[in-house]
Amino acid sequence: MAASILRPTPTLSIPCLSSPLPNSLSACAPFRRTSPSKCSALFGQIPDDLFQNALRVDESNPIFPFLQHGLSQIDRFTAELPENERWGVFTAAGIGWVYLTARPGVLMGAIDAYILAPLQLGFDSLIGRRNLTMSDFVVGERLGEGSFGVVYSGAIVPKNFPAEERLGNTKRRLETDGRFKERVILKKVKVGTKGAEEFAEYEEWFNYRVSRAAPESCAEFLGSFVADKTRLEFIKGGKWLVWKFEGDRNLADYLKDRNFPLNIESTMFGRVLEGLEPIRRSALIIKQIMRQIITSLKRIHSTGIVHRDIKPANLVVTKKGQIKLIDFGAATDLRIGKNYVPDSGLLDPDYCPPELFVLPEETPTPPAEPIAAILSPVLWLLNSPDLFDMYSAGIILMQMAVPSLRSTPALKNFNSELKTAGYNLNTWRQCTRSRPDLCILDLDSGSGWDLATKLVSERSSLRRGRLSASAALRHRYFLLGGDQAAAVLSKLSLSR
Ligand SMILES: Nc1ncnc2c1ncn2[C@@H]1O[C@H](COP(=O)(O)OP(=O)(O)OP(=O)(O)O)[C@@H](O)[C@H]1O
Repeated sequence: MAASILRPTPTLSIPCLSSPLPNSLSACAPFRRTSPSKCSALFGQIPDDLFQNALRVDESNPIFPFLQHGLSQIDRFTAELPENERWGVFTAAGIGWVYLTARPGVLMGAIDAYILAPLQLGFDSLIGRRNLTMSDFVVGERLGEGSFGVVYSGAIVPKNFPAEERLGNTKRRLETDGRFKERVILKKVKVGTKGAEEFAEYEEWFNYRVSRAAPESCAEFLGSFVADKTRLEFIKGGKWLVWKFEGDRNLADYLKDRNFPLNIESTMFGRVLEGLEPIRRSALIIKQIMRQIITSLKRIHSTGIVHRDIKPANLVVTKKGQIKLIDFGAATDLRIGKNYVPDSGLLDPDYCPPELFVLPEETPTPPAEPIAAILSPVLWLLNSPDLFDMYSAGIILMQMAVPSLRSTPALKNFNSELKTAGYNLNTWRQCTRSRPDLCILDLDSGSGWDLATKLVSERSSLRRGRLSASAALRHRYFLLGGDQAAAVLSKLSLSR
């Protein structure tokens, strides 16, 4: 239960009661640092994993010294007690520790809410991230429109840019204008649309939250601003959310192309995979995409977040072949019950699991946040809400691997056949009239097919019956890691 959070490390063990703590417990490695953030012109250099590192439980985690200190304190205070009472104290402390660190992580949630979030706020304010204004950006092409917002491409205005040119112009082709180096994505929250402001509040909150919990898995959030005058796309008082521009295309754009998955091969691996038949190449590309999607889901699920809108259009592909999650407006944080309303789902029917809701409909409205947090491990254990996203991941696997399922009408037909087949892919395979080409999934003794059947399935009466992200990554489909080798090789050749 606690395995995904409290990973055993070589040094993290309850010490022998009569002996002092192992010396190795005092060896705490410093934070690991990765490459700095790209949007440095406006915000300076920020390590991508600043907050992520603080949420791991190993020697590099800030919790580790607390654990070490706690153990030594218990050891000291119980030194006078008889041996069996000391065992009692250590067992109680152990059970408490397991509970507090079990998914979704009560202890780390408290650290995140009471230490990391205020730290992030202070840090962002210091570097000007929380003081954005509309004149910091130019607005370019309109990219899309959802129920609550309109999405534009845009750019950070360079210093010394003429004042009269500062505000947006939708006809501007920013990507071809050499003056704009730092491209962004701007979401204009609809003014006057019921629920839009609340939706934007949640989206902003979740973006800050995932930027601490899983920064490498999500588009980098730059902040928000409220327009102070009405001009072009801006409406006075209207709220805007801003992200770093992560890539030109999302997975849905790639899927629309007849040449998928070979059209994404050089983005994923930096080159064409030579010496392999096309079907093997396709299988490796799809496996690498699935590995990235499921790894990101594992990261967000381990901190209590369920995305609830996993679909190809919400997976942006970066130039370096990273798949980033976007659109957290429908996400829910089941550590504290944020954005969870019983009976209410915000769903794309094409990717939504048959249970429709992330928790059973009879689950009551969450209590106050600290109480919800304390109860969250029980809620998680009983309901496995993370399996909601795993179904959507399974549908994406089917769409990528089976060419005839890539169009929207074909996907709708597949979903209706699947419903008739009781959400059992094996039954669907026997009775479908669409004659799908399943050869990619059938490679390597059908490991892809086996994974798909364990993701696209109905839940059992115990709300299990589908693989979690951690279990999926241990599935034999991912164990034969040719895609990993190709990805590593491509990174090596790019860094040369
Ligand atoms: N950070 C980003 N980098 C690059 N492209 C992005 C980014 N964020 C969003 N996009 C592009 O904009 C599109 C719309 O974004 P998003 O899904 O957040 O908007 P939305 O209004 O919620 O749309 P919908 O409700 O239709 O999902 C995405 O499909 C993606 O192509």
